[in-house]
Order: sequence, then C-alpha cells, then structure tokens
Amino acid sequence: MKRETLSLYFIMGSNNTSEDPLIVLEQAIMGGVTCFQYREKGSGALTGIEKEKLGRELMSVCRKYQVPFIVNDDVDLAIKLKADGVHTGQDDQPLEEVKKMIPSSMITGVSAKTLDEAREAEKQGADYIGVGPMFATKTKEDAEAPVGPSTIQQLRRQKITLPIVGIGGIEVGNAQQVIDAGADGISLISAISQAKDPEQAARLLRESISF
Ligand SMILES: Nc1nc(C(F)(F)F)ncc1COP(=O)(O)OP(=O)(O)O
Ligand SMILES: [Mg+2]
Repeated sequence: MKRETLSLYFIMGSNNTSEDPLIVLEQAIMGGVTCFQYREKGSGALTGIEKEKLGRELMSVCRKYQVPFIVNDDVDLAIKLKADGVHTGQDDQPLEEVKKMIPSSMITGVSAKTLDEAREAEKQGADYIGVGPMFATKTKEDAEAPVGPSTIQQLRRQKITLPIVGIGGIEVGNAQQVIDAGADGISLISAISQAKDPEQAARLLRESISF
C-alpha cells in the first residue's frame, strides 16, 4: 500500500454524523480524503443486515473515486463485501489469524501504541499501523489516555519504518505536529463527519499538512 494513501484517512459510521453518511463520504472525498474506514461501532451503531447494506453503499462511493475502503474490526464483513482492507485493534482478532481468513490482496491495518505492539504488527505483516489517541477524543467511547505525537517520534527513533497514521482528536490546529513526528498521514472522524461542510473540512485538513 502506498504511504500517500494514508495522507488523509477518514473514518466514519452512521452514528458519527446527523447527515446522510453517503453524502458526507462523497463530500469528504471531493475535499481530498485519500482513504476511508467504515467503523460502525458504539451507541446507536447499525448491526446485521443494515450494517452490511450501509457498508456496501459506502464502498460503492469509494469505488467511484478509487479511494480504498477499509472495514474496522469486522473481518467477516470485510470479506463478504470484498473490501480493500481491514483494520484491527489490540483487543480484536490477532493479525496472524486475520491473515489466514482474508485474500492476500487485502490491506491490513493494526492499532499500535507501544514499541512491542508496533514490532509485532511489523512481524505479522501489517501494511500500516494506527497510533493514538494523539489527543483527547470524544468519539471513541473507550479511548485510552492520549499518547501524543511524541509516541510516533519514539517509534521512528526505534527504527519502525512501517507506514504510520496518527489518530485521535486530530484537527486543523494540531495536524502538522503529527506529520512532523513522523506519521505518513492523519486519520479522523468528527473533524470531518461533524463539519457543516465536510468537503471544505477535508480540504482545509489536507492543506493544513505538509510532508
Ligand atoms: N479504528 C482505528 N483506525 C485506525 C487507523 F489507523 F485506521 F486510523 N487506528 C486506530 C483505530 C482504533 O482501533 P481499535 O483500537 O480497534 O478501536 P476501535 O475498533 O474502537 O476503532
Ligand atoms: Mg477495533
């Protein structure tokens, strides 16, 4: 997977916006989003056939603009939808198990916040790691304390060369710190999903970071 794919990595589920998620996603992509993760989770999240149906519809928006469509947590759904990839966290299925279930062409992302977790992800063949929460977040209901951009700096100092995307509380005012720390991109939910104008929000975020 090209590192540039991680530049502006938008994550959203139906419960992250009061608007039509299909419209929000299309606007975000018009504004410069480079990768999308379907994360249908937390209070009010869809389940079962409704979750699958929205996933299919969001995936077709991504396919229209050749933006990778990644599914969070739900490996079975990623396989069923023929998604471009799957993202799993430390409390989800281990990557080596996931790898046995999915086509080798699928992108695999893993959450990591320590050197051990990052090294393990590298060893198990992850295409990228998500490191965070960078800053305080209200979106992820079970988020741990912020680790800050310095965590990415430390990982780079310890020769972690995997593509890294920072996540957690990222917005225009703090995005460059994440890139300066050595991340290949920024990922976020509410800075775009809750913006009045998601296209403009995505554009401003993309313009707020230089590599
Ligand atoms: N969903 C994520 N996406 C990324 C990405 F790198 F893609 F930006 N990084 C980290 C997470 C967090 O993943 P996880 O720790 O399993 O929590 P949850 O399943 O609640 O999101
Ligand atoms: Mg997860």
